[in-house]
Amino acid sequence: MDVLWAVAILAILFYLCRLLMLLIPPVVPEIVVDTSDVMLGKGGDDDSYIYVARRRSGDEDTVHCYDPATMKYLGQLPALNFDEVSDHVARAREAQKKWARSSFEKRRQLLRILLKYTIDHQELICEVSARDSGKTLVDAALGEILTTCEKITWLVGQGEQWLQPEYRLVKLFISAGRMMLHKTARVEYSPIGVIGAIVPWNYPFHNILNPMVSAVFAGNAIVIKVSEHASWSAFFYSRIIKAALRAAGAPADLVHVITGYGETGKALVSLVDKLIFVGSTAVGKMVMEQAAKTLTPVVLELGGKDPFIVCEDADVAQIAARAALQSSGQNCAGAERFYIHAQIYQQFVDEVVRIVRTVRMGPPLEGLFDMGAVCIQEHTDRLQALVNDAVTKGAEIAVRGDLVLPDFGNSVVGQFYPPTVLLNVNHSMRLMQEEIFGPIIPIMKFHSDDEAITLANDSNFGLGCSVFSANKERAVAIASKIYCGMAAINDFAVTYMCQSLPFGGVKNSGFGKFAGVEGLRGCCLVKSIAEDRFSFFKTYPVAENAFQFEEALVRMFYGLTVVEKFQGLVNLVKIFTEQKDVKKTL
Ligand SMILES: NC(=O)c1ccc[n+]([C@@H]2O[C@H](COP(=O)([O-])OP(=O)(O)OC[C@H]3O[C@@H](n4cnc5c(N)ncnc54)[C@H](O)[C@@H]3O)[C@@H](O)[C@H]2O)c1
Repeated sequence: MDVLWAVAILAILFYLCRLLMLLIPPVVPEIVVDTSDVMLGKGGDDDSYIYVARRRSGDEDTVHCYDPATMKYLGQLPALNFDEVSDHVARAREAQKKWARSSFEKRRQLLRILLKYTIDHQELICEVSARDSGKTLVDAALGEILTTCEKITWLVGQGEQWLQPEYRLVKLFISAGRMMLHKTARVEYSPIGVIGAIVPWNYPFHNILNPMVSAVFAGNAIVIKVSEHASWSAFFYSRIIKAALRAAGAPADLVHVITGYGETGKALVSLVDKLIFVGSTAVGKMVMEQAAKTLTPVVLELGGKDPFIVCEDADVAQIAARAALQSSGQNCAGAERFYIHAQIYQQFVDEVVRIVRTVRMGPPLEGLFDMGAVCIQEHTDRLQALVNDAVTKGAEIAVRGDLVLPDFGNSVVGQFYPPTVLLNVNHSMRLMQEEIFGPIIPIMKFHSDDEAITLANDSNFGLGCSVFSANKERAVAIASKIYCGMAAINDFAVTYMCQSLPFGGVKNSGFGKFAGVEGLRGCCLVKSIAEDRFSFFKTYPVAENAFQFEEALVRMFYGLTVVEKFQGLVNLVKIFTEQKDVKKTL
């Protein structure tokens, strides 16, 4: 009895100590990152308002960067060729060998350092993102900071748990299957090696940190090819990562951020052990073609055309406007098709039009604006072409927002697109079929839930959807019939803030998952292990009744009726009793 008491007291003390340890916060070192070239007012070579083509003939190995909201030149970075990419991957490969042996605590510490820097330098990170992508500080705060902090916090808190070996259980018992009762079955998650990521420009900070933190937490190295449209900020963000690696005592070559055009990305595909591609459907297909040559596994996170369905018992015009206008509509999971129940259609339209009229648009760092620029200048022509096509086919422009521009002279051309609400739209129009990726709100009426579901599914894309109803069960029922990867009930795109959830789509939106438990495990070599609990079978020499033994086993384990199973058991017992030397049976 005394011994039992002692064990119980020790166990309580042990758990109290663990609890205390949790209450004492870990010491997270502060890092210093050079910001001299990214502070406001500091451009690159040339601080004037000029347009410089990113890729100039005769200058193929340079990426030129400018602020899309002001056309101010920011600087230039190298466009790497195949040999240079190989060199980065080779160095990452060496670093990964050491990192694969690192403890989870060390990996957590690296992430905490990055988190601390992000929290303490939110404004700087957002300003740099705004200058490179044209988005407002609030849009940057939502898409760059909140998402990154949530992801890192989830990994620090729960990442290790999801990378532990997982025993396959049937009602609490480890089960390897009926015939394998003498074995245990488990899945192990170990590092893959070097992960490659090719990312777009729409969230310059988050697009780098997002694949990076999962990859390194799972014990990999990573080489990230950033977009030619967001290279200037990437150069600064990579300095943060380098400083964090140093402070955490991680290998300096564990993370590489590389710059260039499509050729640089193409080189990366064939050199890494797994590739995460985030970008357009068209380029996704090229990446898959390239990956097929080396059988490199790929995750394709591509474009979206998310439906936003509002039933007659919901009032969500504000959320609708945010869903379409966040980052000037340059969101893969932005709402692109609005289906509104006929009973509230007019009221919804009036309210959205009223909100859009209040939206102030202009260069994010030159004043207080609700909406910033469109990142790629030529993209505004495409947006206008989509609107023209719709108008030609009978659509009506309900409102176009105003552009408030300080006097930048003639150099400011076409990098802003006004928020535009379109009515009388239908699915023959390009803007209801192609990804818009801009601040356009096309609104259609529906009369029944079935009609809303049919309209939502009439698309080549399948990333996410939002469904609104005061009756939650009804909203869930509608969402469950939409063929897509994610559904937000009575909200917009919130699945991304639940970082335990996977992110990814179907159809032209791609395949594979990158966030959540599935995304983290996706950064791993997933290995199935079957191991003996005990072993008594001997294979050779084959016993006389080996076949009868197997036959009885099959009948006992797989027989469809109890009688058949019992028959198998009886046969088995007979074999055991008739021949003592069972070990020789197989
Ligand atoms: N599903 C998601 O998670 C997600 C997230 C953000 C953006 N996106 C999508 O990204 C698109 C916008 O971004 P974008 O314009 O930068 O996309 P993009 O496809 O033009 O470019 C993406 C990246 O691919 C690189 N690239 C271009 N050609 C290549 C090739 N042949 N081989 C390898 N890499 C190549 C680019 O340099 C860039 O880094 C939209 O379609 C949007 O929906 C998807």
